[in-house]
Amino acid sequence: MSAKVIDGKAFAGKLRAKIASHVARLRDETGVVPGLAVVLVGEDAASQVYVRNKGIQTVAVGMASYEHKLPAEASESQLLALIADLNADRSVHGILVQLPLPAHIDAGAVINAIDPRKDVDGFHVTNVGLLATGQRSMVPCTPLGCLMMLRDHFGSLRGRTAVVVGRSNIVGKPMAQLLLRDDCSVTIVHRHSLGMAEICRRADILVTAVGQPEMFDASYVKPGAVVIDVGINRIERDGRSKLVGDVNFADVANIAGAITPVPGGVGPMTIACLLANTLTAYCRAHDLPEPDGLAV
Ligand SMILES: NC(=O)C1=CN([C@@H]2O[C@H](COP(=O)(O)OP(=O)(O)OC[C@H]3O[C@@H](n4cnc5c(N)ncnc54)[C@H](OP(=O)(O)O)[C@@H]3O)[C@@H](O)[C@H]2O)C=CC1
Ligand SMILES: Nc1nc(=O)c2c([nH]1)NC[C@@H]1CN(c3ccc(C(=O)N[C@@H](CCC(=O)O)C(=O)O)cc3)C=[N+]21
Repeated sequence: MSAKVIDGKAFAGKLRAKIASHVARLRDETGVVPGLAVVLVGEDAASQVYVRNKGIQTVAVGMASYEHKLPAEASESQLLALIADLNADRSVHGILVQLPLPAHIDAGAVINAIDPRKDVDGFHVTNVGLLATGQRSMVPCTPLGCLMMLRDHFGSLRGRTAVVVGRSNIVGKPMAQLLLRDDCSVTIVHRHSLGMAEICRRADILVTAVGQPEMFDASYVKPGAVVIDVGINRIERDGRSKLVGDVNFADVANIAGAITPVPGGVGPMTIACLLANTLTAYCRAHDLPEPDGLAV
């Protein structure tokens, strides 16, 4: 193996420590702590684990965590009423509605009911538009975390060729917007792309966000490229349940210049960036200067 392993877990730990010190200072200055509300509808096991982790990490940086759990049968109007309450609540600076939502609820309608200033996921159409037009916005956590690791690795991203695999609203599209904003030449590929391996092999920066276990082997990777593996896939191997990314790590690590592991790469950065966004939303709500290095 020759690639540098980008330690997202350690990076996230440093980011959380920085956030915690700002939260402590701001609490002393203003008497108010940032508050993050997480809404979970239904009993999805993976979602419950994520929500619990978010709550623990929120409290660990000194913020207030508010968890709202609704039954799977909850109606859309019940959820919209809860969002309206959270929008009006001055102790809540960030609101996250855990996705996916049950099929009978229109996720788009729920997301767009969140006050865009409290939309710490950056999924509201207003934030999507602000990002696309280069204005100040809330930026989706996963792409934000990927960008922080890339900037840390490269310094400047200017002029580099980036390929993003996947075009979802939560990862692929905002990732491409951020790379474009940092002056990369950006290509997005997806299920219908022809000659995908060849396109990927042109990338200095390859971001994989498809949800296909270990799909990307060395044949997709230019020697020395930086590979950011967003995929989180639970598989059975040797009779055991295991998390793997979209990238075949052992194979790609022989050819890439640097690579993020799964677990321990993008995932921990996503949660740290959720806290960063909550602190950003708090500073904006209280008209306080935003600490460096939290937003982009
Ligand atoms: N680490 C983290 O913090 C996070 C990780 N994730 C993980 O990232 C992955 C992607 O998530 P998300 O974007 O929400 O997923 P979606 O299912 O919404 O999107 C997947 C995208 O990948 C494309 N795709 C799927 N299969 C292929 C293929 N064989 N070849 C080319 N393109 C393909 C799809 O193309 P098309 O549009 O044509 O259907 C789609 O654009 C998942 O594994 C998810 O668990 C997600 C969020 C946060
Ligand atoms: N509104 C909303 N916002 C999200 O940001 C959101 C969401 N819904 N729904 C689900 C996806 C997925 N997601 C992850 C966050 C952290 C890890 C993470 O910390 N992963 C650890 C491993 C965790 C484990 O061991 O299970 C790691 O990669 O090291 C993974 C995935 C956020 N998402």
